[in-house]
Amino acid sequence: MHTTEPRPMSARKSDALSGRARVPGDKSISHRALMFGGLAAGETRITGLLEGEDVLRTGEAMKAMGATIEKRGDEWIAHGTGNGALLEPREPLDFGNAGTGVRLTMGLVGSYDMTTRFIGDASLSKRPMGRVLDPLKEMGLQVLSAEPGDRLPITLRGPKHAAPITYRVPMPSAQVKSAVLLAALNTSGVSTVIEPVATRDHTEKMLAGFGAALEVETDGEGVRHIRIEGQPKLIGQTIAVPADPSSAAFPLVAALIVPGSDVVIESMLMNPTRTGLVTTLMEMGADIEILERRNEGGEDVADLRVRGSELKGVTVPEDRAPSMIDEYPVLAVAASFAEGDTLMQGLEELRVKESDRLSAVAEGLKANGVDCEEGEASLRVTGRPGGKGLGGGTVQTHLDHRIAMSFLVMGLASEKSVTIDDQAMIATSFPDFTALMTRLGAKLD
Ligand SMILES: O=C(O)C1=C[C@@H](OP(=O)(O)O)[C@@H](O)[C@H](O)C1
Ligand SMILES: C=C(OP(=O)(O)O)C(=O)O
Repeated sequence: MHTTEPRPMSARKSDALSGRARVPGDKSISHRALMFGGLAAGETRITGLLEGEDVLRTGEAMKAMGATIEKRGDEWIAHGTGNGALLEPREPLDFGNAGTGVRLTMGLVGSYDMTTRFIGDASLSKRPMGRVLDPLKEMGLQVLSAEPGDRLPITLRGPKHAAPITYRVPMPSAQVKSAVLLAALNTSGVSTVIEPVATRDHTEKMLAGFGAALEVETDGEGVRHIRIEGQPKLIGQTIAVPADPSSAAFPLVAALIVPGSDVVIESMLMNPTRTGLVTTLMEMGADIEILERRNEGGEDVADLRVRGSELKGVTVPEDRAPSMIDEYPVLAVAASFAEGDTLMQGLEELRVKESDRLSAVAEGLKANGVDCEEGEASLRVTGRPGGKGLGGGTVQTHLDHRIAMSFLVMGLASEKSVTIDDQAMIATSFPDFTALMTRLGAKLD
């Protein structure tokens, strides 16, 4: 539980940003690296792990279930229990602010004949867990206790022998897809996840890398069928975690909206299931050069050179949402400095993140003089090139790291400063945000 006094922070209009920056490791890949390393037989060595609170809690959970995980120099070393051999945790597993951690771990333990209790902070305790419990119940899981609306705290009891399923994921969610695939690991037989709308594919790629028999087929309608054979032998791997595009989004948008900036973002993950923001910003006229595209540890990465740009408003295609789902708050900030209107649609999933991001963004924009219109699942932002008249407000972050960082970016190019009510949650995904941005020339205090 986050109980300390709130620590506000302000961002002031800054001179041109410059320099090179490497943002921390990808959060999605980091969670999975500790989870699969903690499960696989033998040793997993991880470099570039995101040492944010969300990911560290996943490590603690795996330790509570029998894995050994420790840091040696720059490397994290995991010795796993072996697939099928997780132990019943003695204490509740506390996932803090992390949706990915709790939902993937529910999948992982959902097919084990043991009792596990899950808890989290005030934000996580408001988020719906039924989306992962529904398929897991079809595999034999019992929900021993839950708060109304399938909210945390939740106690689960897995079956003696889980049954394989075929499950069509009803909303675009990599967390739901992954929970089913992870439950299938300890279930004999073949399970199939049908994914009508493609979402980030890290679970599929990494499980295959650890030795799972997993096949992905995309049919004529673009629907993905992921088949996984239960009870594979998983073997420890060496993993280099690329820089997180969802974190890179903050210095990237900052460099675009602060006139005269010239920043290089190094080794950013370019997996196409994650690059929707870069595509959208380029359509808005952003000066982004993609340099040295290369493959590192099975993922495409590149350096991005970003210069201050005059942006124009666009309509973002709805089907791009899964590839930039966590980047809408900072896109809305970019749109606030663009010529004309930017329309974002298909945003229903934003309502169930660390906060209701659609309303948190709209409120924050309005508090800082931006004209915007919030729909059920859409947002229209009318930009003010040069940030004329923008700023001067305080933003409620609602325990949401992305709201906090997005509005600090806004303050760097607004006429008046922008204040956020609390900076504490930034540490969940980007612990060195303030230091890195300050090095580039951002005025944060
Ligand atoms: O699988 C993952 O690592 C994630 C999936 C997304 O959530 P949903 O599956 O709820 O869309 C994303 O918002 C989250 O930050 C990370
Ligand atoms: C939605 C996010 O994370 P999670 O669901 O893991 O809390 C995020 O990091 O923006």
